[in-house]
Amino acid sequence: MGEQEVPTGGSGKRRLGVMGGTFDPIHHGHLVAASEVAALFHLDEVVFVPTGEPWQKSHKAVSPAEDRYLMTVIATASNPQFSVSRIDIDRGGATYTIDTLRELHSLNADSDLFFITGADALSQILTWRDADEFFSLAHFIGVTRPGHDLTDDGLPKGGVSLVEIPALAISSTDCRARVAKGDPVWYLVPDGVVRYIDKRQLYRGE
Ligand SMILES: Nc1ncnc2c1ncn2[C@@H]1O[C@H](COP(=O)(O)OP(=O)(O)OP(=O)(O)O)[C@@H](O)[C@H]1O
Ligand SMILES: O=C(O)c1ccc[n+]([C@@H]2O[C@H](COP(=O)([O-])O)[C@@H](O)[C@H]2O)c1
Repeated sequence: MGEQEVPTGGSGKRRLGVMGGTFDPIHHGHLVAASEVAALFHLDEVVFVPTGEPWQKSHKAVSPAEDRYLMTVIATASNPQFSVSRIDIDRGGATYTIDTLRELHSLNADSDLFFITGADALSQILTWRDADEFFSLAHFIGVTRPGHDLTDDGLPKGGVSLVEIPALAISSTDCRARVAKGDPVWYLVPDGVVRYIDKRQLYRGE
């Protein structure tokens, strides 16, 4: 990874991070990514945006949006810089990041947007709907993720920053599989999320 220039703003606007994800369940990899980027990019807030229907995961069973939303609220509640938005859930239908960015842009005219993605998601964004419009709406920040190469190949120069963060080899897929086998997910996800998974009996039959 080459040296990246960190955009420092200068527009005088608020700096709003956007962390989109299916969050099924949210885990400490997501939270560390948001926290590191918030510190490095001097963000005022990071809004977590759980997907409504993640169309690229339509071949997989995804938990109800309300469960994913509530786990995201539980996981972020203690951090005053973190918030959760329902926009992708309430819009209905397949979730496209172009809609998320357009809506956040119009709701936050006083803010510059910074969209946070892991290396795996960043490598896929050219397959996302209307990706060529993304970079006029937000600056993209790709973060390292164990097992994935972090690259901005094919993406517009100046539109993306690449950031190294502490490596947490945690995935939602692995958390779901652990719960299904009866293995613990303590310390992979926040304590309240462990309790919520148990209370709602999520992932048991997978
Ligand atoms: N451990 C991690 N380190 C860095 N980034 C991560 C990590 N886990 C997820 N992300 C990033 O967080 C965003 C949302 O990810 P998502 O909710 O799909 O979690 P996931 O763990 O990849 O889920 P699944 O295993 O179900 O595909 C994506 O941009 C993804 O790249
Ligand atoms: O816009 C798209 O076409 C698109 C396709 C796949 C994923 N995304 C977004 O990428 C983010 C991470 O998605 P996921 O499926 O890895 O949890 C989340 O905000 C999704 O809405 C967006």
